[in-house]
Amino acid sequence: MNPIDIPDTLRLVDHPIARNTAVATRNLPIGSVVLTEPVLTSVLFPDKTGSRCDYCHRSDHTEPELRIRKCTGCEVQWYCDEQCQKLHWDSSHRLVCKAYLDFVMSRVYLALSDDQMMDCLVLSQLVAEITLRRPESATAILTFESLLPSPHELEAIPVIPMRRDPPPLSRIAALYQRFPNNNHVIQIHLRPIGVAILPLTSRLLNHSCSPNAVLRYILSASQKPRAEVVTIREIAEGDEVSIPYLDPAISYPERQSRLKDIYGFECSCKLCTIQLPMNIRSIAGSEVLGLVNALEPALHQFAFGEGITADFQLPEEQLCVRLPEDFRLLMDDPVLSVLTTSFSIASDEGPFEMAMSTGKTIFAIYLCIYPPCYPQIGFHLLEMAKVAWNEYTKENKRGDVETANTYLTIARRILDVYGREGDSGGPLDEVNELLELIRTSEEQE
Ligand SMILES: C[S@@+](CC[C@H](N)C(=O)[O-])C[C@H]1O[C@@H](n2cnc3c(N)ncnc32)[C@H](O)[C@@H]1O
Repeated sequence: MNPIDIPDTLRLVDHPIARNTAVATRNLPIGSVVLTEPVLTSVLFPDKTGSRCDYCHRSDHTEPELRIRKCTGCEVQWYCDEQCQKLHWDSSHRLVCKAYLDFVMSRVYLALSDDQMMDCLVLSQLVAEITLRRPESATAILTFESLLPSPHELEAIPVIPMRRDPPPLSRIAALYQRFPNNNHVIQIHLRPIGVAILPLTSRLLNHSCSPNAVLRYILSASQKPRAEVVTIREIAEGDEVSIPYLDPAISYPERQSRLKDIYGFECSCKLCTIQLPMNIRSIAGSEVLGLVNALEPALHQFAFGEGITADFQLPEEQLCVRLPEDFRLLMDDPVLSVLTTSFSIASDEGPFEMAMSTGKTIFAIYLCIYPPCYPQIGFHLLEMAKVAWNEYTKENKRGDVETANTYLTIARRILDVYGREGDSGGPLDEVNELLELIRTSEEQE
């Protein structure tokens, strides 16, 4: 019996290294949802405790009407209402509630690394789900068990003592062996909030640093978080659908080393093929701003031609494909992190001109690395628009509101493809609200 419930947009074909790969069964327009899947199991990172619901993961920051309350049994888990508490209780929590608090205070748990602690809570919840054998999870559990194991043997970690006999230790170890190369970090509005097990997504989708699809998470009342795979380019029938397992903006050597170490393969995607012969050399963080200053005007000319206007045409593919040799150093590791730190400081403290020119250079580098509708580009343009709008509210200069409008219009084109994600108040909503604010302020003038 084939336990995998493959959506009709995809079919599995053999792959010489990756076992299988999923290809499109028909032409998929940009912005299509090719797969949707509720998490089998998900656990919030510790810093989200008490501000997000442990079942649906909605937040009291974005939805202030939520009253997140502690489970009076374990005093560790938090819920936004009785319905979420009941659903979590029925799906897994009733097996671990009693022992939860003692376990997370125990020496054996506290001796684990932060990553192992997370793994231990995710594994405990998964084992509880499996022990309860609820019919709605049966296919997802079978699919999870069919996933490729990590290329490295993992040391065993403990699980929370259960009220009913859990599976034998050898089975628990085999489940855990699938964690590193299959589990996903849940990102809401680009911020990591927890770890999810998505068996179908993991079974179907391989990695590419030049992906044609990305994951987004939708959080809704009384439901497990749901992942959706959205296309960010048009995909032709028969083409592989791939997602990024890690950020394509990480430098080539670092990406390769993480992919090898965690997933056990060498990536030969389009971006890696372009970057391989570039021989990106490591430059010191202190050299970055000097280098950027020297290259900035030519880089802006290369990426934006005559300039950035609201009808700016996004390139058809990432500009790396035709990157002049001079700019290769800008693909190096410390460059983006130095620039994003400098952008964020200048955005908060000024000077405004520095924030905008650094932001523009980050935009140019993103266009070199990311596929044109990659959400990260849209999120960045929204941040630039907010800086320009803040400057306008202080200085009342016409140019600033036009700049804000330009970046928002391009951001909207990109984020419309990615769509709404998370709970409420995400970047696409922010873009639309700010555009509306600009429109009304212009009408009033
Ligand atoms: C989440 S699974 C992907 C689904 C997998 N192809 C399967 O048949 O179950 C991750 C594993 O797939 C393989 N894989 C994913 N992307 C790959 C790629 N671009 N090249 C080679 N192997 C890849 C690696 O073995 C990796 O550990």
